[in-house]
Amino acid sequence: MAGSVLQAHDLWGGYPGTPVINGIDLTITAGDAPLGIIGPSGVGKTTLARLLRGTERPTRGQVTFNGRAIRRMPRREAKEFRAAVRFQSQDSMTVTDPRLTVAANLKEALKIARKAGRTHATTTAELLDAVALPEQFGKRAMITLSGGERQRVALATALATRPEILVLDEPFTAVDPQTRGEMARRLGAIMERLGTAAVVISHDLELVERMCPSVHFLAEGQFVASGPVSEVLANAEHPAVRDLAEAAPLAVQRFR
Ligand SMILES: Nc1ncnc2c1ncn2[C@@H]1O[C@H](COP(=O)(O)OP(=O)(O)OP(=O)(O)O)[C@@H](O)[C@H]1O
Repeated sequence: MAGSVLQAHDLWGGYPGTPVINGIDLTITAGDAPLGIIGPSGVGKTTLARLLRGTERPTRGQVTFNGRAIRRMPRREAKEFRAAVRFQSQDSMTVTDPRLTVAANLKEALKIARKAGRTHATTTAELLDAVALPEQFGKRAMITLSGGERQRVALATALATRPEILVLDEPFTAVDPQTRGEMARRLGAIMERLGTAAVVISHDLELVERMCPSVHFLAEGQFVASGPVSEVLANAEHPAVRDLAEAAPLAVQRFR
């Protein structure tokens, strides 16, 4: 598998009368360690994910996949882009068939990946383990799952399709904090083994800190601080970083 590259070049975007992203440069290469994007609520994290996915049109600059602008791609390359870069948000329920069992869905996703030449050395049991679910959980029908369980299975299904880059936008909102921590550890391990690069977009500092050796802090439409979470919070120079550090004093103590 060639190492795909997703890049934002001087990216600007937003909504009529609401500029949100004001000049961001970013490079994510398959095999990279997970990268976190953090920042307060409403700062533009989801907008950035939509721009990277191509569902939102930039007002300036562009996003490229392997050097080609994603919004002007021929159909075949657009298909390659969608297979190589998966986007998972809190309400995306990526399953192949909601009437099937969890295991049947995962097997179907593994089959799709194999057919597309994305060979996989993973089993449904390993995929369930990556999201902290036991193997017997595979027997459950999709329609019987809770919101949090569905989020976890959707993530396992996304992993089964073997993307090179996985963009996770607040993917664990319905999962309890303890399970979230366990998932962060296990997901980190399987993504490293599969060579899947991840962008983890969240305001959950603890989750991001567990998964990502390095983060960008988004404020006023730009990355105003970058580095490990502990360093970003400890050297809070930008007022938005200071505000977040003050709003979460326990988190800051933990990271110091
Ligand atoms: N479709 C839209 N039309 C107009 N404004 C929007 C639209 N979607 C988002 N916004 C505004 O753009 C800004 C950024 O929103 P966005 O959802 O990207 O922030 P966020 O950092 O992901 O927030 P959160 O952490 O709360 O999910 C907010 O002020 C939001 O109200």
